[in-house]
Amino acid sequence: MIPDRFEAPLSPTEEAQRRLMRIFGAPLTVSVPASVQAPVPAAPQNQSPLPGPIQGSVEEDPVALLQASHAAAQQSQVKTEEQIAAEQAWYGSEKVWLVHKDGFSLATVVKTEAGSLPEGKVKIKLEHDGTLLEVDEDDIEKANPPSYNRSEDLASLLYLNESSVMNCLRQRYGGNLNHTYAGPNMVVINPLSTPSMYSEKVMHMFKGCRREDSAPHVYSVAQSAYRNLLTTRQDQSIVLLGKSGSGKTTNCQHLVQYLVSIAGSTGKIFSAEKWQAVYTILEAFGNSSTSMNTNASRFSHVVSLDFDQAGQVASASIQTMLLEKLRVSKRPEAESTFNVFYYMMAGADSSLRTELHFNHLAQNSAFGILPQSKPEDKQRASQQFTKLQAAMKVLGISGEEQKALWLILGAVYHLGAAGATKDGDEAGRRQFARHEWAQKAAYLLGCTLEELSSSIFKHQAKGMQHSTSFRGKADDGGQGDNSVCEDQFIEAHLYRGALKSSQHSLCSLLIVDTPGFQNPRIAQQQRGATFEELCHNYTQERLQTLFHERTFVQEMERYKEENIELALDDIESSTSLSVAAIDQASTQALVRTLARTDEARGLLWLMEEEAVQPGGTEETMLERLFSYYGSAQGENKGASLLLRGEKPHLFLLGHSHGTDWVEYNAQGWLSHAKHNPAAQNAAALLQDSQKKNISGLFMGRASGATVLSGSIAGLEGSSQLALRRATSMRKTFTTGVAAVKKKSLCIQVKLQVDALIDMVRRSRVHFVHCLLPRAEAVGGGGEPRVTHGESPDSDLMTLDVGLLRAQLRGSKLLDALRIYRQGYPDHMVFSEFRRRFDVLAPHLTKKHGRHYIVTDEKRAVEELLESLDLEKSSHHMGLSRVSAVASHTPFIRHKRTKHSLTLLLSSDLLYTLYPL
Ligand SMILES: Nc1ncnc2c1ncn2[C@@H]1O[C@H](COP(=O)(O)OP(=O)(O)OP(=O)(O)O)[C@@H](O)[C@H]1O
Repeated sequence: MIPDRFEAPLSPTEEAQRRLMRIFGAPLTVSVPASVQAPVPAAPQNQSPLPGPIQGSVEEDPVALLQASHAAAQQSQVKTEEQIAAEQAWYGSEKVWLVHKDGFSLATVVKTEAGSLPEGKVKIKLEHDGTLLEVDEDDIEKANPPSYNRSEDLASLLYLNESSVMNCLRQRYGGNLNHTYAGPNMVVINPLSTPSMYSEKVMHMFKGCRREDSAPHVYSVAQSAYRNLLTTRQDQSIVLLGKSGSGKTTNCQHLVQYLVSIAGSTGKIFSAEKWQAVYTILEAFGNSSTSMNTNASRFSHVVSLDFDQAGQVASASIQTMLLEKLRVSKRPEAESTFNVFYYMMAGADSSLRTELHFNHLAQNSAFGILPQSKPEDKQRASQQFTKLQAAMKVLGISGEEQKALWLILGAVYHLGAAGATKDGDEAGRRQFARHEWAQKAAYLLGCTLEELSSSIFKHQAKGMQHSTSFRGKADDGGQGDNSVCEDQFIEAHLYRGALKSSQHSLCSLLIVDTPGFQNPRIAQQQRGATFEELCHNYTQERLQTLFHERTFVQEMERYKEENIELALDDIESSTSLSVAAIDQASTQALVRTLARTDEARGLLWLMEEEAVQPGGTEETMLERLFSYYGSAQGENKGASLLLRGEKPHLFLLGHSHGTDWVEYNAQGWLSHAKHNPAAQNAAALLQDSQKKNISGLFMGRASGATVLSGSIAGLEGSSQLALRRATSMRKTFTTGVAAVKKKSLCIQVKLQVDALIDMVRRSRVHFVHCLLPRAEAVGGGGEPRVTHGESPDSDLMTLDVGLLRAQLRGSKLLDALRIYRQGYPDHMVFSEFRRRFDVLAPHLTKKHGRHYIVTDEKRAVEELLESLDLEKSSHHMGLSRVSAVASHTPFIRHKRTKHSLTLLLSSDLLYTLYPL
């Protein structure tokens, strides 16, 4: 369902907006209630006061800040009589949030005589200026008492609604508390500041702690996953979700650092220095500056840590996939190529500069790779180059290997300067536009100009025939050729040997970080999104679907199995339609023909089909896509998430359940489905290089297939068991990747994401929802591009309420919280429950004898619970397991005593006495 209150800047363009109105009959933009006279209450400045001051500031002492906040949260559960009286008064006065275009404002419901207002209307008085308004009932949401303003867990809010959740997040964010629990999930708002919340001292605060006892922090997610791994011996995954620039990679690094530092490693082979080195290299080769994030990841990666019996890290690997290779030669205007090029151009010393022919740099480049102009940027890039070289040294990459990399990167630079002619010769073959630069490239690569020229422009793979029937004649204008170098770098055995040990491993913990949602319009760019951006959005959305599946679908199924009834009818159960529009396969995949049929299939398949159809163009491809998934003109086909753009090659896709409409420009997309022999030729050319350091690096790599992923740190331990164990977790992934090699580039995207999801699905998944506070390019300072719904002089840190709202809706976090609160998230099978807790009822053991055989586990658990005198309403006896009512903590309450008996089902602790 497209929400009825939807806000700029994420709504579709005006034209699309009009079409949506035709389809859905209602505007998507929130109109300020007619009764609200200008000036609109721009920001909730006069909200409920901030809770009592928190001791400690994040700069001075993050530990003190976290402890104080946690203590305050705990204390707020134990209320004095005065506080209780104040809260009663609050409830009596009916405080509400008025939801409006610019945010939400606190108000009080004014009591009116029955029938004095039109139906569906309610009278309210705005808190900050006393204005009286008549507004729609649907535009108000109940507000929580001030003691809930900085609740550590959104699940504990008395009234769970969007405004209250946003208020809580804002209040915490304003107090430098950017982490908040959302039931079993974690929400992190990017603080856009120096990460002082992360240090060894803070790590130690979380070490060994149970989640229930610790303040929300990304370290507590790591700790809880680690604890789960140790107690259940089940593989765990931590998946980071969010928009580009929301902080996924930063959090991913903190997670790894925490785990490695807290768990330790077998033989102390993993040091913080090594991890830092790995990330320095990944960042150099895989990140670049985009309109959303000045240091955005342009590849997905999965960190896998394998733990041994003692709970130490025995081996580790990083698997990369979907590297945006095309960025080397082609990318949106105002975005940059991969960082490493700038580092090298600024940081190479004079002898390397001479060797790379960098003493005189070109003014033009077909690839747009030009040196930075600002001295401060150059200086920073130069420092980064030094850091990169040091990181390579830490990971055992020899000087010669490093040199090989600089030579290839240098050659890519010169190829950009060489460019290609627009028109071909008599044989239709194109050639270099400026031979002198091509000559330099050939020299650096250790081959002749002729060899280089023919491997790029001759459309026949060197030494191999390509006969796949789905592929047409390649024509990428010689652009994709050089991108293979990047791929090879990322794939190269850069880090091999750096992090391995020979110990046995028991369970694995995966951390998944992929590029965040991209939407040029959020960054106020007037361009359609690219195919690469579509791939990143698709990957994010698949991970979001996994969250949906884990949170809703599986839980609902479990409740059904256990005969538990829940009143959750209003929770949407549909998975994302925008995913289907991208990847839905034909049911006849095995006997596929390329004929155009009526059977619906997603964009990735259509690209492949239209690329080889006579007369196939991006427009014919989109026509077919609309015929399968679009709404017919004027006809309400329901919640279509696909719309036509203003031009034939433009289309809009409503990602994240229609909360993030992205306009894509499909021009040139069919070339992605076409085979590019130059990519394979490049690998062969490098392998045959006259320069030993280059050929050595690529030996055995010219396999003839362009693979989008590579294990850059195949760092498993060498023992059989370790290998078997570590491999089992990644088996699906490897199988997926093997299948990938046989498919076209478009299908590879889907298969790789399938493999990733399958791998994660086998584990217990922990989700971290990263939120972007403002729509500005993060990481580089500058003025916010959009300030929406927040006044800059507010005492809280500025936060774009509209953007936050859209992210919350897209994530479905509120629905997840509802199911969590109403449901029974903590559960245990009867036999396990009895095994753990029968120590609490020794008289039963005595009665039945120590070794008695239980024939009816359910009855035995019932007897145990009865003998403990526990409140029936706090737990549910299912068909195979006992579940604790969620509320806030998974405990089962004791009936009569002044204490609640806490049977923490998810913890390894047997029981705790908890004061009421
Ligand atoms: N927890 C944090 N503390 C301090 N600064 C942060 C934090 N998280 C993110 N940042 C800042 O925001 C910038 C963007 O974060 P990051 O690159 O991790 O986002 P991302 O979600 O991985 O983006 P993308 O999807 O584009 O790769 C970082 O360079 C850093 O400056």
